[in-house]
Amino acid sequence: MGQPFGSYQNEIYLNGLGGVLPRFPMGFAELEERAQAALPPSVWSYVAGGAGDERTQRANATAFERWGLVPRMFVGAAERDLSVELFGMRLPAPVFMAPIGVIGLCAQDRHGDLATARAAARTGVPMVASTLTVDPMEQVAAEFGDTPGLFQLYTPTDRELAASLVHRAEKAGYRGIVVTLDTWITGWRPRDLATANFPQLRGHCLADYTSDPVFRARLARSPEEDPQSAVLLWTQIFGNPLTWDDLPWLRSLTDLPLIVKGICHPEDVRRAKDGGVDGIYCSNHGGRQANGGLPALDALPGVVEAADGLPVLFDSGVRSGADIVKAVALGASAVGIGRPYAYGLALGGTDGIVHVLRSLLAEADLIMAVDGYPTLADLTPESLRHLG
Ligand SMILES: Cc1cc2nc3c(=O)[nH]c(=O)nc-3n(C[C@H](O)[C@H](O)[C@H](O)COP(=O)(O)O)c2cc1C
Ligand SMILES: O=C(O)C(=O)c1ccccc1
Repeated sequence: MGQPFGSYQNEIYLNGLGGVLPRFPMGFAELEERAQAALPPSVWSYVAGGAGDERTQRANATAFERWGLVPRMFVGAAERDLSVELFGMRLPAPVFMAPIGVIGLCAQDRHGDLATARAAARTGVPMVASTLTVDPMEQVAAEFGDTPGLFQLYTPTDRELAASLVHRAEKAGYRGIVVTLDTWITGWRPRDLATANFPQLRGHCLADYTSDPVFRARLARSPEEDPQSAVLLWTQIFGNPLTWDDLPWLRSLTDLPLIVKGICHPEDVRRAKDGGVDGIYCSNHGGRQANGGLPALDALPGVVEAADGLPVLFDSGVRSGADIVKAVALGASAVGIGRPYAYGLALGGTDGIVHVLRSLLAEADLIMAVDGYPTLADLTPESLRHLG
């Protein structure tokens, strides 16, 4: 049996009875409110904001409200097993931390990537490390402990640089490469535009580039001597509008599991599968990229069906343990937490993230207990009713 995640509830009650009330919020609304107060306004609007009037971002979360889990009784679900085998990794639960670029800046000491990696080490919940970090990927991976991690690639236009990033990730011990397809150009984000802070923020998160031998070789003077030229080069090579013709090349870069992020259409699933990917990552980037889109959850069943047994990762709008359970019931092999862990980081560094993850897992575990679904295999679309 897996870990009894629900026991976090007892721990909190016991501490509370001893007079030690929890330092961190117990639900998402308060977490969000307190993170806003804790973060510098420019970082807050970058993390919390999304594309357009943020309708798609909100719809991602409300889509979960339209599904209800049907309880089953006399199941005796006293012991639950949430563990899952994924890309050769044994995970304690079908949950991971989604890649969050610039997350370093959510920590007071700016080393939020390292704090996140330490939370992965403490919880067993894997981190998908973004290409856009304050600390280079090797230093992030060194904090993972026994927990496996994945590397998220923003594919630069410079193919040699792309290969170098992937090979560094292999050497550093990452267990898979997640290629993000939906952000070769950034979406229309009114909050970032209104403050014009975005170019400055991302300028602090280029450690994977400035530490890269191929990137450095492209510069006349080192990034330490001439940081502005490094940022300029980065803006020139960051975004690659990939096409299906590039998939064989991406596939050829690594023998590690290759997972494509941002896939919402069943036909894209089939083509990616034909192109030899190992996993599909259904996501609309938390509504940060294109407004007016389908809530990611509504795309999930079609993606799962087309994936036809290939693992499907999912994120966008997950705010509670109930949301995790519902996404798994709709076929997600593992569920990505995004903004909630960034807010935990803002409030309490590694401890804050550990709290957020343990709370989400405890709620998911307790729902499976109360509703009589003791294992992940028990959760199927038949466990849910759509509320119209
Ligand atoms: C501040 C921020 C930065 C992000 N940076 C990246 C990134 O570098 N790479 C990536 O693939 N996705 C990135 N994402 C998208 C997340 O991986 C994930 O898809 C999204 O956060 C899920 O939505 P949610 O946070 O509303 O649950 C970012 C999201 C946020 C909030
Ligand atoms: O903000 C984001 O979601 C993101 O992925 C990104 C992309 C380019 C630069 C900085 C962040």
